[in-house]
Amino acid sequence: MERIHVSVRARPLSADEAESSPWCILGNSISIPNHTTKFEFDRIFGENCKNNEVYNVRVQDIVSAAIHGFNGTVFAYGQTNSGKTHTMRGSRTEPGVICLAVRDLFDVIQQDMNREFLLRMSYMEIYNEEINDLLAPEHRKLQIHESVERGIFVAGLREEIVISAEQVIQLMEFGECK
Ligand SMILES: Nc1ncnc2c1ncn2[C@@H]1O[C@H](COP(=O)(O)OP(=O)(O)OP(=O)(O)O)[C@@H](O)[C@H]1O
Repeated sequence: MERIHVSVRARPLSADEAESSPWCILGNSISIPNHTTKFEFDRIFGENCKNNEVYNVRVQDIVSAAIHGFNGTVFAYGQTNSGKTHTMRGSRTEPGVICLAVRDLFDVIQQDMNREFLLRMSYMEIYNEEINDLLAPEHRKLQIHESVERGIFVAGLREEIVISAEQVIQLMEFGECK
């Protein structure tokens, strides 16, 4: 199985965008009609798809693997206004993949009677090439280091021990208010 998957998520277009966009989605490829330009992806989620579907199809396996000891990363990349926050953070009416992942994570580990888990959470931003700790607003301009024991890490980043999905979501809200 490939280690890196690249998915595209199309969001609903405004009337202006729909008029000017030349792109056409067919299956898992995007192309310009009557043109040779064509890009293929592992998966394309159409504009009617919900965060739940993105989570179930693309993210759940990564969370599940993490519980079994594999490192995993999910990140959203795209131009401004393309739907990164909608997908990752979501809203009260439609939680994003981070909330869905956190809930799933706690559900799964609570059912596992044979192991103990210790979960720690960090939350940081990279803004104007500076790393700021969103859980400890006084920790600004942090540095990236590398060591044999820890691999690549951000020195001085706060790590909170977390015991419930609600606690993680509250900490995220705290970080976003700063
Ligand atoms: N799949 C979707 N379905 C419905 N509305 C969406 C979808 N994706 C994004 N939107 C809406 O489009 C707008 C832009 O989305 P969003 O704020 O998530 O973009 P962004 O990539 O995070 O932008 P920025 O980089 O500027 O922060 C928002 O109003 C959002 O609610």
